[in-house]
Amino acid sequence: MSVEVERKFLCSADTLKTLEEIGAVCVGQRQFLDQYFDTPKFDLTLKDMWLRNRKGCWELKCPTPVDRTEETSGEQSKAAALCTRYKEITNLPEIQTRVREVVKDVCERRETSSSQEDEESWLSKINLVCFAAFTTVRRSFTLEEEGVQIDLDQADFGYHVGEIEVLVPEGGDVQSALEKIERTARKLGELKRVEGKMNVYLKRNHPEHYAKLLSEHVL
Ligand SMILES: Cc1ncc(C[n+]2csc(CCOP(=O)(O)OP(=O)(O)OP(=O)(O)O)c2C)c(N)n1
Repeated sequence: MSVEVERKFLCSADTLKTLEEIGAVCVGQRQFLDQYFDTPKFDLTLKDMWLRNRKGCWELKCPTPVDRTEETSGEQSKAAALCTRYKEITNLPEIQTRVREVVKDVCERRETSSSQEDEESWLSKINLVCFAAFTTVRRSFTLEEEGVQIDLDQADFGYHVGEIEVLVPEGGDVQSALEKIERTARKLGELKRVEGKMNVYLKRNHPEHYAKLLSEHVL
């Protein structure tokens, strides 16, 4: 399990040039479809848990506690507030356990005892349905001196966003990741906070749920 520390930024016409100027190296372009799942009542996302299938692989992003002692100055805490950090779980049995913990009432009603379950059966037993699906074209860059990855994403619903990202192994140094991201953002001349793809997707496709996530301070 690792923790993804990430800061999103607005891509402009100059972003590619700036990336080149600061020495970022393009490491490729790929395209993927993300399908996000939740119960019809959105039990997972209301707990800030994001279950998705990307290219046949399951991933669950869960909140991870923020250790405020990591931040020793006001500047550091401002920089940290611009970043998100989520635990990334990719092991399917562990994902299933975590998801069941949240939606256990639903599970108890629907589940039958079966040790071998295929993909559709675990989803339908826990009453999970796809609430968002979109394709992203992603160009990825690395900035070796900082050890960060920079992704430029173009979603098929007409939204562009950049991300500066560091994957921290569990128990690793989150503060150092925040500092690397902050330095990279400064090099990019990028200090503003922007919305992620999911925020924009939900606003357009599930406005009531989006409003609820805002009012519950999930987004
Ligand atoms: C700015 C911001 N972004 C996401 C969230 C929560 N959230 C909403 S959807 C969501 C899941 C998707 O996360 P994100 O990193 O935005 O997607 P993507 O860049 O495609 O995944 P990657 O390839 O990096 O793994 C999260 C964590 C938040 N609270 N604030």
